[in-house]
Amino acid sequence: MLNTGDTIAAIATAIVPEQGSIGIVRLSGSEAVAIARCLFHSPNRQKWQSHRLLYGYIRHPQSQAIIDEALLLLMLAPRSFTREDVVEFHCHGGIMPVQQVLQLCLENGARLAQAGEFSLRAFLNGRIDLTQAESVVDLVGARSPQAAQFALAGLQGKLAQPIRHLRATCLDILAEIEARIDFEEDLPPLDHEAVLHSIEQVFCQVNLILATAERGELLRSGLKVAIVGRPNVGKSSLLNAWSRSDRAIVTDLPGTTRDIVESQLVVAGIPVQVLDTAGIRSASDRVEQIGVERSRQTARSADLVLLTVSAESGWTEEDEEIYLSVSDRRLILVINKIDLANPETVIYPAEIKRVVKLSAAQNQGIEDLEKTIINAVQNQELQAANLDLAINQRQAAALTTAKIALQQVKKTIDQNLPFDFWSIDLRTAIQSLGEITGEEVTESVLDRIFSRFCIGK
Ligand SMILES: Nc1nc2c(c(=O)[nH]1)N(C=O)[C@@H](CNc1ccc(C(=O)N[C@@H](CCC(=O)O)C(=O)O)cc1)CN2
Ligand SMILES: Nc1nc2c(ncn2[C@@H]2O[C@H](COP(=O)(O)OP(=O)(O)OP(=O)(O)O)[C@@H](O)[C@H]2O)c(=O)[nH]1
Ligand SMILES: [K+]
Ligand SMILES: [Mg+2]
Repeated sequence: MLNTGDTIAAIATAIVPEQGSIGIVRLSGSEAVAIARCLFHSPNRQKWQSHRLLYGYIRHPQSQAIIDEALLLLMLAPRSFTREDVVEFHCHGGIMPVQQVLQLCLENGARLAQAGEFSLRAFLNGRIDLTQAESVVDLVGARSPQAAQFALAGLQGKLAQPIRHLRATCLDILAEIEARIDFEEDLPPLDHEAVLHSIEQVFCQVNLILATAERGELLRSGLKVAIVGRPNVGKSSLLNAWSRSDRAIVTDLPGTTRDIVESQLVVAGIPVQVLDTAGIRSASDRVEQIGVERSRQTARSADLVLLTVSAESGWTEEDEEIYLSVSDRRLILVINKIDLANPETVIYPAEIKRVVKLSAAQNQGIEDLEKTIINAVQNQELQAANLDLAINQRQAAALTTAKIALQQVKKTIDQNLPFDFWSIDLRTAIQSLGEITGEEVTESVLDRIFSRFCIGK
């Protein structure tokens, strides 16, 4: 484990080519104030009070050369993000000021922070739990307002609260059972029905929360949607209409698109990567052949395939062939060019349940397409439950372990097995729920979680 006695330092703001106008260097630990005092000088002798901004200069301690004109924010323990003494230097943006200030901090007693080390300290010092720490990563990485909203909910403890509550319920039940194991004769008999009922309730709650994993995955990783079909059905026109751009070349020549054309959209809060592909046909042209192979690969790796056909030409043999090659995928049939012909005359395989009729050229039916996509990827049960949570894979794995253990407890109660059996599985459930919030967690799990952070977080 990292040495938590050190005072750590890092650049806390992004260093990007465009350069923000302010850059922050952050210190946390018992030496933070001493280091800051040796580097920072305020000309009008302001008091070093907690939660105040001081104005001044950062100087090299030996040469007294001015490194930057800056503001200094002091947050004394325990009223800080890490619950340690925290000092922030608010410098000019760009790489030079922050890099030089960081260097001075390192030369004067601080150690460079590891990725996530500020947040790790906030966790170890009890300011946030593991779900809140993970929400920080989600918030920083959010690619849609909805994703940010769910992350913020997590940061405010919306997941931690119910998980802690469920774990406490399990602990209460465990205490009842263990008391019977140790002093059965001295206690009134255990009400099996009541215990079973409580376990049942915890089990249902666990399942509900578990159902939000899919949404979490969608919000974090987004959705990869491939537009595939034979040449000239209007795939590139669809990409352009949908993304309100002329990203892809459209002509009346079959075989116009040769390579994958990508566009990033947000649909109902879900980041969507839309991929226009080369029209699939047996091509003689080498370049087109490679393009067609890429189309097939893209269809295989997408979360959702928009199989596009034309109302004008109807369902052709080529359409059938392409359909058979993607029929194992999650699929929506898009009947395009409804401005040219009645889409009802298109006869397609009856097992295709999701169909959208539109005209890419006339910008008609795009909203319908988005609604159908959301319905295809979102869990209906979850929408009904109205839970504003979006758990991640680690949390889902722990909840699944808890769910299986609770199922086992129900079974052992039903079968009237001895109390020892009940308590074994109940302990497993308690352990897994504790891993989610970090009440029970190993060092290697902590390493895995916090290494996903960026440096300075
Ligand atoms: N300049 C700056 N902006 C920032 C942060 C920061 O560290 N520095 N944050 C970093 O994430 C976020 C704000 N989150 C924060 C969360 C808690 C505390 C904090 O000091 N909490 C103490 C004291 C609260 C109080 O005074 O009432 C605590 O909870 O004990 C500070 C920032 C986003 N903006
Ligand atoms: N009337 C009408 N024409 C359309 C529509 N969508 C596309 N087109 C026309 O159909 C032709 C082919 O459109 P593209 O978008 O290039 O078709 P594609 O499927 O990308 O073709 P390839 O890249 O060659 O596979 C163009 O002339 C478009 O203007 C539509 O909804 N209605
Ligand atoms: K074309
Ligand atoms: Mg095209």
